[in-house]
Amino acid sequence: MAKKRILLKIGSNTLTKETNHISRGKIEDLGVQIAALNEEYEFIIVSSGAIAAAKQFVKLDNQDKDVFVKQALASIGQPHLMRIYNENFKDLGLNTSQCLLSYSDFEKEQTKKNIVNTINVLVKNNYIPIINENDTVATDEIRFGDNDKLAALTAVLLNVDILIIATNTNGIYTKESIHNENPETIKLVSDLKSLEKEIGESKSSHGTGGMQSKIEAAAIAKAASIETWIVNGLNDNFILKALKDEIPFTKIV
Ligand SMILES: Nc1ncnc2c1ncn2[C@@H]1O[C@H](COP(=O)(O)OP(=O)(O)O)[C@@H](O)[C@H]1O
Ligand SMILES: N[C@@H](CCC(=O)OP(=O)(O)O)C(=O)O
Repeated sequence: MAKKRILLKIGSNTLTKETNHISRGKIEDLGVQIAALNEEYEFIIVSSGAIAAAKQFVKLDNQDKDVFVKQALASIGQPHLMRIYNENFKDLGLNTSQCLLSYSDFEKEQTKKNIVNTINVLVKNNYIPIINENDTVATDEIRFGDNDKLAALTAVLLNVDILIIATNTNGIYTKESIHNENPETIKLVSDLKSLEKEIGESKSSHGTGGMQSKIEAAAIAKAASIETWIVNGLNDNFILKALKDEIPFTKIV
């Protein structure tokens, strides 16, 4: 039977477990789950974390709020990020590869074909593509996006079965439940307009796009009949548990 495809988007917040360091434990947690699901699912990862990785090792002589400083940090941190993935995944028998993409790559037929061809060869040969924005040439995601839109565009291009966006909440909560300080997850939804009404302005410590960018990503996926799952990536085994419906998360169909 053909394997199902999962596109997993993981942000800096989850990867650092809300600290200032990339968490080897979280990367190992991802690897353990991918290895456990290897017979049934193939994985493509969209991972942020390049800037967070750089900040672990260097301090540049500039204000890091400037976009071009963030770009430089991403350039320094990306190879470290990949090294950490590599080291942890190798021990679990998983191979990794790096793909750097930007929105404009999704606008031209030839570059789209190139992406699909490359990634299909990688996946077929049991290499897990780890995608990030090419931050030297593009600034969309470091400015606004959380890599959520890049993940959705990639999910559609690669015709995945499920887009999983890992974040730091148990999916999307109702506005009222947040207000009452007793967050309640909206478990299943297909009307994105009604969902938008539940979204607040707040963002996590490393976050840029908030829940809004995840809903926009879900809209892109939905238009291609791909389900989006918004899952709490801070939990150990969050993919396995979501697949078994053992944790609360939001499924957008
Ligand atoms: N209705 C909602 N339910 C859950 N979280 C929400 C909601 N509205 C806004 N948020 C905020 O969105 C944040 C997640 O987005 P973001 O900070 O960009 O995280 P990430 O780095 O995982 O992409 C949550 O931590 C929360 O502060
Ligand atoms: N591409 C950059 C940042 C992208 C971004 O802002 O994403 P996120 O960490 O999900 O809020 C990086 O890898 O650090």
